[in-house]
Amino acid sequence: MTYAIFGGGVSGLAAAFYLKSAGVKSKIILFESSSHLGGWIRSCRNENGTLFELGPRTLRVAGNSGANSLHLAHSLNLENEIKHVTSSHPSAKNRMIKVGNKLHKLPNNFKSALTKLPPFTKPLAFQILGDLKAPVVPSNDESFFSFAQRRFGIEVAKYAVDPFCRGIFAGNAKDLSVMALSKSIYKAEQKYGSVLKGLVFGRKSLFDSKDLTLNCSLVGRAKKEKWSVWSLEGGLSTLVNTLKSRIENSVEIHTNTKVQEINSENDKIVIKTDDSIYTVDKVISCLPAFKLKDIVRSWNSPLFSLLKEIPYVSVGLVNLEYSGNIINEPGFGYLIPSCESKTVLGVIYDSCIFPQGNKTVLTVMMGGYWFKEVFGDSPSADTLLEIALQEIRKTFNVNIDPINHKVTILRNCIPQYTVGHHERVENIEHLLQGSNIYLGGNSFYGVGVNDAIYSTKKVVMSSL
Ligand SMILES: C=Cc1c2[nH]c(c1C)Cc1[nH]c(c(CCC(=O)O)c1C)Cc1[nH]c(c(C)c1CCC(=O)O)Cc1[nH]c(c(C)c1C=C)C2
Repeated sequence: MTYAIFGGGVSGLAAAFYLKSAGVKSKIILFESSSHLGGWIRSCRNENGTLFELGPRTLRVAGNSGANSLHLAHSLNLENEIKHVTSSHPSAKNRMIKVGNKLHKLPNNFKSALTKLPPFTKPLAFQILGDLKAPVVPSNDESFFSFAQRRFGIEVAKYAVDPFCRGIFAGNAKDLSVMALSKSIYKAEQKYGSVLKGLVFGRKSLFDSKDLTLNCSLVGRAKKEKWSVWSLEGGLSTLVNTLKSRIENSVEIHTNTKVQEINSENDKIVIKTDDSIYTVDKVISCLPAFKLKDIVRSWNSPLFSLLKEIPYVSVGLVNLEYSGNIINEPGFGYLIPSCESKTVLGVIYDSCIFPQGNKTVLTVMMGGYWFKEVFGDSPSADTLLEIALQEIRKTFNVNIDPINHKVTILRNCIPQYTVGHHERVENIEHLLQGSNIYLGGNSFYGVGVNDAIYSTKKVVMSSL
């Protein structure tokens, strides 16, 4: 028996690790088209020794997928490398939005939800109570923006849901599916006629039950100490490097090897790469949908068409290091609603989350859904840097330049779960039934690192 894994990002590496941990004795071959393992996770130190994350930087603790990543860190003996933030820390409590060049804290507790906080013209709790009166519109799916506008009013849609979608998907709330983003919110309306009633009366039926297989000392500690997010010494690259070191002796890893196409032949799957042909029994693909589609095109054209319908957006990312502190109000960072600026999505206060001496480390995130519209196809690094610097000068009212910076364009980095995503994924699953091809990664069941790892683990288990 031979397994092939497509993609050497965190999901592909985790797939190999989970196969090995499950005691699979089969040969495992992992194909990665670039020279780099770890996908979007890339941590680097600049010449001052300051850590810049060029992709994801923190992992949340909440939910089964959060517990699963901690469980993985525990299995990899990474406990001593963990750095964490508790829920009482300013970076866990303070999330801001920028409207009219002013930063506004989003309500984060009952009291602040009852207070009128700009840019909202009424206390958020009152706007949310509108949900109790809003009529149910039976629907298969709709955009998160129109759902929020219908149930909570335009301000919640504009100043909460729109930036929320930019802060997770770098996407447009008017395109993203409420059902894919929050199935429990969607189901609450359909079942209880109101999101609030659903959250009060339907907790058990609306939310996934706790995965008890994930209990371990680290998960217990994180719960007890009320961790909010965590990372590792050396950044999240430590996670992928450790995964790599745990599998490299028992998994054949082919970097710089692009899978061109697959075909089925007598219950086997034939894989064609640039220069070789491999015959395997099972494939776990952790590739983004837009890459997988080209591989399956001649094998299964309906699958090609469905995968093609999952769009991707690119993000311009600028890491900045300033000497001293330039932040007045510590927090996680701020998001900018799309009605204020299409160009800059938001700014992460990295050094508030994990301090790095007497420095301010920030990440400015730009483009996303609007990338092409505002930057064209290939903006220069100087253009992105200048926009990021202007953003910081204006927001923090400073006139100093950073002592270090790094500009990266993450091309097609985040899949967009647009309206109809759920049905699309069901149709994809249907087409793959009995094929011995399993889908992991972040194109289908959650875009974050936690979801990508947890959903990959579940498909690995179902493939055994
Ligand atoms: C400004 C753009 C972005 C910021 N982070 C991301 C983008 C595109 C990417 C991202 N952020 C989150 C996820 C999901 C991770 C997971 O669920 O494991 C992804 C892919 C988490 C997240 N970030 C924000 C929210 C509300 C969430 C949802 C989960 C949670 O509540 O923690 C807010 C947020 N993101 C960014 C900023 C500056 C910001 C808030 C101030 C940056």
